[in-house]
Amino acid sequence: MRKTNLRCIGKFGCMRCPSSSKHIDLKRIMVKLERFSEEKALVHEFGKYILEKQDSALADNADAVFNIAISGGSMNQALYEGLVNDKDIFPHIKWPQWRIFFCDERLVPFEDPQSNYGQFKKIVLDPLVHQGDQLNLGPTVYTINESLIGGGETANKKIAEEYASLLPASFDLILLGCGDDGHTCSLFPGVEYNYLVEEMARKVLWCYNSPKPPKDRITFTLAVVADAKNVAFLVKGPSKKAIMHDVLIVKNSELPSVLVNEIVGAKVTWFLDDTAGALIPQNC
Ligand SMILES: O=C1O[C@H](COP(=O)(O)O)[C@@H](O)[C@H](O)[C@H]1O
Repeated sequence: MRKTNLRCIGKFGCMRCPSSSKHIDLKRIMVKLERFSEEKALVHEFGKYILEKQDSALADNADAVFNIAISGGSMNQALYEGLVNDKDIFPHIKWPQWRIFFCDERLVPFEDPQSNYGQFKKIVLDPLVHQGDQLNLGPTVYTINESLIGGGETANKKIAEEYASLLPASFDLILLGCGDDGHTCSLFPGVEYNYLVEEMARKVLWCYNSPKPPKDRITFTLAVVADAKNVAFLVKGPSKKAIMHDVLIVKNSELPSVLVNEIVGAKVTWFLDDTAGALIPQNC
């Protein structure tokens, strides 16, 4: 069963943004909440949502491109189920017009199971090639410069700068996850990670002290997320129920996922399964 609601995350004031030139007035902002009791319905509706955003970006123009940024972790399987393995959705995806970027990446070689690109390739891109017993042309996928991995501080900063230089002016869609601690992209909560959430000038940063392995990553900053035309979170599983309560009910502004709601507001949709949303009242 599916249930759609607009959740008011209304706060008044301005986001704390000491290094920012952008001050965002926070009026009463609504985010959209989509809840599902069945996994199949969740991934199907998630796929449909992505398809809608593709169609409005491409507008039947064969020369247009769909700029999308994806997250790692549980996102890959949902993308496979919702886009590649869904017989209603798959034929409508115009893969060659997709330009795919990563919201964050772990600074490990692509064959390392921790690599977000490596997992996306294995779970989504490789099966896509022969899906439906035919040869499918794939999307253009923008990865970090793997040859710089292991080069230390200077190389890690260069990976972030190079990746930032590849990004489009704005994304048609950014797909986010939310960790048990409220992190999104590789923007982590806590004072020692303030350098990540407070950055609004640069688009991509080296995250050098990730509390979740591996320690070295790159991440989009909130500046990139703020400029996106649409943002969707996908969150599943009972391990997420406490953090979903903190994000959507308590609205703890120390959490990077809450900052996304505050900055992006009405363009944000949350897709939750019932276990992740177990502490969110049904009438929300
Ligand atoms: O480390 C990461 O975690 C988040 C959340 O992952 P999930 O498996 O709990 O959905 C993910 O969005 C991010 O891309 C990844 O690097």
